[in-house]
Amino acid sequence: MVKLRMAIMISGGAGYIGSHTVRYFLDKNEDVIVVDNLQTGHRQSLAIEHLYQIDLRDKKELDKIFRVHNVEAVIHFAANSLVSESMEKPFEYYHNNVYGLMCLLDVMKDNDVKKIVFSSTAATYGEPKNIPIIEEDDTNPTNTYGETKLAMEKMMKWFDQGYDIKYVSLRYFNAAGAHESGNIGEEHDPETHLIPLILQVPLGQREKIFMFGDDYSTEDGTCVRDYIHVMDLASAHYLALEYLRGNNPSEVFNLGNGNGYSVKQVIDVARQVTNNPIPAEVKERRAGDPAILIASSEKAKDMLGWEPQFNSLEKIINDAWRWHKNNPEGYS
Ligand SMILES: NC(=O)c1ccc[n+]([C@@H]2O[C@H](COP(=O)([O-])OP(=O)(O)OC[C@H]3O[C@@H](n4cnc5c(N)ncnc54)[C@H](O)[C@@H]3O)[C@@H](O)[C@H]2O)c1
Ligand SMILES: O=c1ccn([C@@H]2O[C@H](COP(=O)(O)OP(=O)(O)O[C@H]3O[C@H](CO)[C@H](O)[C@H](O)[C@H]3O)[C@@H](O)[C@H]2O)c(=O)[nH]1
Repeated sequence: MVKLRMAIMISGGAGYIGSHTVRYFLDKNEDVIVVDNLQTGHRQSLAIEHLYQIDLRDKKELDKIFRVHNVEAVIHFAANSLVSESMEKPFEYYHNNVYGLMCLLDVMKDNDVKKIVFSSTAATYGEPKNIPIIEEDDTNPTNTYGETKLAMEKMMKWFDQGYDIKYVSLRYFNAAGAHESGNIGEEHDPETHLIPLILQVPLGQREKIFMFGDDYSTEDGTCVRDYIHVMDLASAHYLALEYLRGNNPSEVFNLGNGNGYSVKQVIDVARQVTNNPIPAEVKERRAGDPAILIASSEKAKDMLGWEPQFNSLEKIINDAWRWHKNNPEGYS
C-alpha cells in the first residue's frame, strides 16, 4: 500500500474550533486530514481534500485511514460538549468522549502514532477556589461533561506510561469569535453560547437576550468569563504540536486571555459593535454556572511561547459579527 506524505489528523475538524484550527494549520503548510462524523460539524467549513465522514468509535474504519495516511500526530477535538445536555445524557457523553478517546488511542498505538493534542476545558476545575485559575488547582467538575474531559486527561496519562503516547491537554475557557475572513465561524444547533445568542438579536432572529442571574458576587452581579479568540486557540494547538515535536513530556495548559468580562459587559460591547440596542432581560440563574472563571495562561506563555493576538473583546465580537452578518443562516 502506498503511504502518503506525513499528515496531521484532526478529529472533529469540521466543528467550530476544529475548522479554524484546520485553516491555521493549512496556512502553516501542514498536511491535514479530518475525521468527523458531522454530528455537529459542517462539511462546508472545510476546503480540504481529505475529509473522512466516520465515527471515531468505528475502530476498523479509523484504522484504515491511519494505514493509508502517514499520521504523524492527532489533534483531538471530536466530542459532545454541552454542559446541560451532559447532565441528561451521561451515557452518551461517556460513550462518545471517554470511549471515543479510548478507540482513538488504541488505533494510534497500533499505528505507532505518539503525539496527541487534546481539547480539554475549564469545566474540569468546577467551582474555582482561586482566581485566576492555575493548572495545579483542584479539579472537581460539577457536571458530566467536565468529568468526562477529566477522565480523558487521566486516560492519556496512563497511555503515556504504558505506550509512550505523549499528550498536550489544552484547557480552554470560553471560545469565541471567528476567522477574520468572515467565511468560517460558529454554528451550533441548538446554540447555547452567549456571544452568538446575543448576535441573533441584531440579526432579527431573536427579540432579546436573557441574562442568567444578576445576583452573583461580581461587580455588576452577572457571571464573569474569560473569552478567548478562536484563532488564538488555533495558534496554541500549533505550538502544542511543535512542543511535542521537540520530544517534550506530556503537559496540561490553560488557555484564556486572562481578562474577565461580565455578561452585561459582553452585551454592552455587542451593542457598540453592532450599533443595535440589543434588549436584555434578567432571568433566573442557570444551574451549575460558577460566578467567575478566569484563566492564568502563564504556563502556556512560558512553555509554549504562546501569545494571544486578539484579546480585546471588541475584536472578538467584531469578528463573530462579521461571520454572522455575512452568513445569517450559518453554513446552510
Ligand atoms: N466551544 C467552547 O467554548 C469550548 C470550550 C472548552 C472546550 N471545548 C472543546 O473543544 C472541542 C471542540 O468544540 P467545538 O465548540 O468546536 O464543538 P463542535 O461541536 O463544533 O465540534 C465538535 C466536532 O466533533 C465532531 N464529532 C463529535 N463526536 C464525534 C465522533 N464520535 N466521531 C467523529 N467526529 C465527532 C462533530 O461532528 C463536530 O464537528 C470539544 O472537544 C469541546 O469539548 C470547547
Ligand atoms: O443566553 C445566555 C447564555 C449564556 N449566558 C451566560 O453567559 C456566560 C457564558 O455562557 P456560555 O454558555 O457561553 O459558556 P459557558 O461559560 O457556560 O461554557 C463554556 O465554557 C466552559 C468552560 O468555561 C466549557 O468549556 C463549555 O464547554 C463552554 O461552552 C454564562 O455565565 C451564562 O450563564 C447568559 O446569561 N445568557
